[in-house]
Amino acid sequence: MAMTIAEKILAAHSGHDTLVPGQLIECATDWVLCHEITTPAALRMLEERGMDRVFNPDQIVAIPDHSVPAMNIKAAQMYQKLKSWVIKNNIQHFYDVGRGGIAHVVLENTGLAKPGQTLVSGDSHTCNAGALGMFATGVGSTDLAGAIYAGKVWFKVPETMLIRVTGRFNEGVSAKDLALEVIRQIDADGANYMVMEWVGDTIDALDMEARFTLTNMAIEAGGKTGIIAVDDTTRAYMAKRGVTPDQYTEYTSDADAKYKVTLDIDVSTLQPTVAFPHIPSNGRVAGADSVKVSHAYVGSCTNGRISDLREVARILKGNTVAEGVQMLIVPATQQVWKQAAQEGLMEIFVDAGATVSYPSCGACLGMHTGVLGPGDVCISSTNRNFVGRMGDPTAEIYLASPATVAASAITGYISDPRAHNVQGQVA
Ligand SMILES: CC(C)[C@H](C(=O)O)[C@@H](O)C(=O)O
Ligand code: SF4
Repeated sequence: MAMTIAEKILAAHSGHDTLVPGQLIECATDWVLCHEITTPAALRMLEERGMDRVFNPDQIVAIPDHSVPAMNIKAAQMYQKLKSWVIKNNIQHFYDVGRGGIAHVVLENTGLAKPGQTLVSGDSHTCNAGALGMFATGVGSTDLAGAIYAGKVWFKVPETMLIRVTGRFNEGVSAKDLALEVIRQIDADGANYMVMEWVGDTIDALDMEARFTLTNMAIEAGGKTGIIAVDDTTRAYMAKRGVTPDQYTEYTSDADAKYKVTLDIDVSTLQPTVAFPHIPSNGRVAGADSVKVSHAYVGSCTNGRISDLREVARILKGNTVAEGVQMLIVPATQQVWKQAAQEGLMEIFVDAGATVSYPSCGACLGMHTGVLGPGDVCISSTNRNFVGRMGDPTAEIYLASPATVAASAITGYISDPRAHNVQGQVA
C-alpha cells in the first residue's frame, strides 16, 4: 500500500507493514528530549506511581533551555530537578547550561537524531527536527512520562498535507517568509493534526538551517509535525556530524501516497512577510503599513542560527539601531555564539547598538531577558505572537524574518529588508 514518509516511519516503529491515517498505534521512540519546564511534571507523575526509571539512558537527551541561567528561585529548582534526575539515571546526553542552548537547535546539531527515527519531547517545537527526515513531535507531560518510562507513545496516525514549493526566493525573502505565507494561506489551524511534508525545487535548494525554520513552524498551523525527505543536503549535514548513511534509514513518500490536502506555492512572487498581532497566520507584506517599533528581537529555535545572525549582521553593518529601539540578539546555542564571535558578527551587533545575550528561550516566551512592558511593540524572529507571549498583554508582537527584524531595527518602523543593499545602507 502506498504510504507517505511519515506513515512509513511510524509503521516501522510500531511493528506494522502498512498503516492508515486515523489508526491508533503504539510507537517506539528513538529519542526523548527533555527540558526543565515540562520534564519535572512528567518525573513527578512517575515518582508518585513508583515508576521512577528511564527506558534507556542512552536514548534520552536532556537540555535545560527555557529558564536558564535561572532568573529566580523557582527556575533554579526546575533546573535542579532536571539535573538531579540526569545524574541519578545516568542520562548519557546532557547539555548543561554553558554547553548547550535552545534544545531543538542543540539537538539538530548533535548527529544524535537521525533520518528515519522518531523523537518526542514535552515541547511543541519538537517538529523542528522533521527537516532531518524523521518523525518528531511534541507531547504532553503524561505522554512524556510514558516515553521516559517505556520508550513508547500512543499516536493516532496523522494525515499528511503536501506543500509543493517552486521558484526562487527574491533577495531579502527567506524560509521564514515562506512559513508565514503558508500559515497565512491555510490559517493557524489549517494543518490540524497533519504532517506538513515539504517538497519541490525550492526546498531542494534550501540549506538545512532554512529547512529547520520551515519544519519548526508546523505547530503554528496546528500541524503534528513537519517533514522533509532526505537528499544530498541532508546526507552532507549528517556526514559533517560523523553520521554515515548506514547509520540511518531514508524514507520517501510513494508517488501514489495519499495526501489529505496539497498546496502549491511559487515563491518567486513572495514578499517579505510579517505576521501582525496576535496570531502567526495574520501575515501582511513587510513595510506596507507604518508600524513603529520599540523592540527588535532576533533569536529562538525558529531563527537563532548562524545563517540568521549572518543575515542580520549583513544588514546591520555600518548602521545603527534607531533611537528609541531596543534590539536584542540571542544566538540559539553556545556553538552559534562562538561561531558568530569568530566571524566578527558580535562586533557588528555591538557597534550597531544591539544587545547580545546568552543562548536561551527567555525572550521568546517572555520569561526573562528582554521581557516586554505595557504598550511595547516588538518585531521578532520568533514563531508566536500571542497576547502576552513576550511579556505584558498590551505589548504587540510582529513576527518576521531575521532580515526584516534587522531592517526594522535600523529604521524604527517595520521595514522591507530590500530597502537595504548588501553594504547595509538604506537604499
Ligand atoms: C515551555 C514549553 C512547554 C513551550 C512549548 O511547548 O512550546 C515553549 O517552548 C513555547 O514555545 O511556548
Ligand atoms: S525558542 Fe521559543 S519557541 Fe523555541 S522552544 Fe524556546 S520558547 Fe519555545
